[in-house]
Amino acid sequence: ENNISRYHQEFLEVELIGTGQFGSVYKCINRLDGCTYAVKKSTKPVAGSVFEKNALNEVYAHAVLGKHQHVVRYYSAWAEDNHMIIQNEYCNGGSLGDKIAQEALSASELRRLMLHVAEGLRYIHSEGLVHLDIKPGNIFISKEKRMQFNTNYDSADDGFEDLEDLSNCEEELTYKIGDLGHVTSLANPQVEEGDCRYLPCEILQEDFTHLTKADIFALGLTVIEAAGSGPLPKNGEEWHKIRKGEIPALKQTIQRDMLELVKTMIDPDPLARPTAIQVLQHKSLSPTGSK
Ligand SMILES: Cn1cc(CCO)c2c3c(c(-c4ccccc4Cl)cc21)C(=O)NC3=O
Repeated sequence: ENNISRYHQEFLEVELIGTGQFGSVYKCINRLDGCTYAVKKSTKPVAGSVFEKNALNEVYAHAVLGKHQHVVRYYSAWAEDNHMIIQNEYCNGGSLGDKIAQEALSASELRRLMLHVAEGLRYIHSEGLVHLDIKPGNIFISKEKRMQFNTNYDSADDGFEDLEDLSNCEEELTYKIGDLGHVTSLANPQVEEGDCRYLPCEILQEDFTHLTKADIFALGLTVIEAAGSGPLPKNGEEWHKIRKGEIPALKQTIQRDMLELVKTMIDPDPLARPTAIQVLQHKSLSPTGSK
């Protein structure tokens, strides 16, 4: 059999960027196109197991969810020497989980987060799919530096200084939904519960009649955590208080209209929660309505 590893043939492994029960993720450079990718290696699931179904789910979901600026892009997947390997777009800004472990997002960053992820969910839901594991650790950040070249060229320097001086460079952050391992179809849902910290009650009670609203609920709690609620509870009194619609104390004072929106997103009744389109139309996200 072909015992040369496609992984080592096609990629230069730069560094390990994540490990978990899911496997290990490496930052890699493709030797052919010179681009950087995130490559996840996981032990090949036993044929017929739920792990294999999940692994295939992830690849099918990526294949359906082609190119969208708020969904991490998929390039290839293959099996080799008892491993499953998936090659995805590399997001160079870390995960939202990493970012909020440092500090809460500002009001304008919270709006950008809500907009980008709601846009990604609108796309996923429009394709008849649901994510079912929306949380800070599965939202990745891409930072591209946009240079504003100053027109008043200062002849004194040779033009290289302003390239080093990135102060005139505004950081454009893009939030992208990643880890499609729990994605399932609305038509024929095979629900694998996501992280219980972001799970709404109805899913726990195996009511799968409004699955898109489970993603909306998880996005609401993700924004709450990004606003500095601190780590969310996995169970117990605090967990139940949130499922009754109570918002925990936040470090970042978020605007009243954003708070209102988040309150509806974590409503105990899935029908009371907005759709992704209604989130995008909310006054707290329109450029003018942020008073
Ligand atoms: C732990 N970790 C860190 C990163 C880099 C963030 O700056 C990362 C990425 C991915 C993934 C990933 C998640 C789930 C499935 C497959 C992959 Cl490659 C995991 C990642 C992914 O698909 N794209 C990433 O950038």
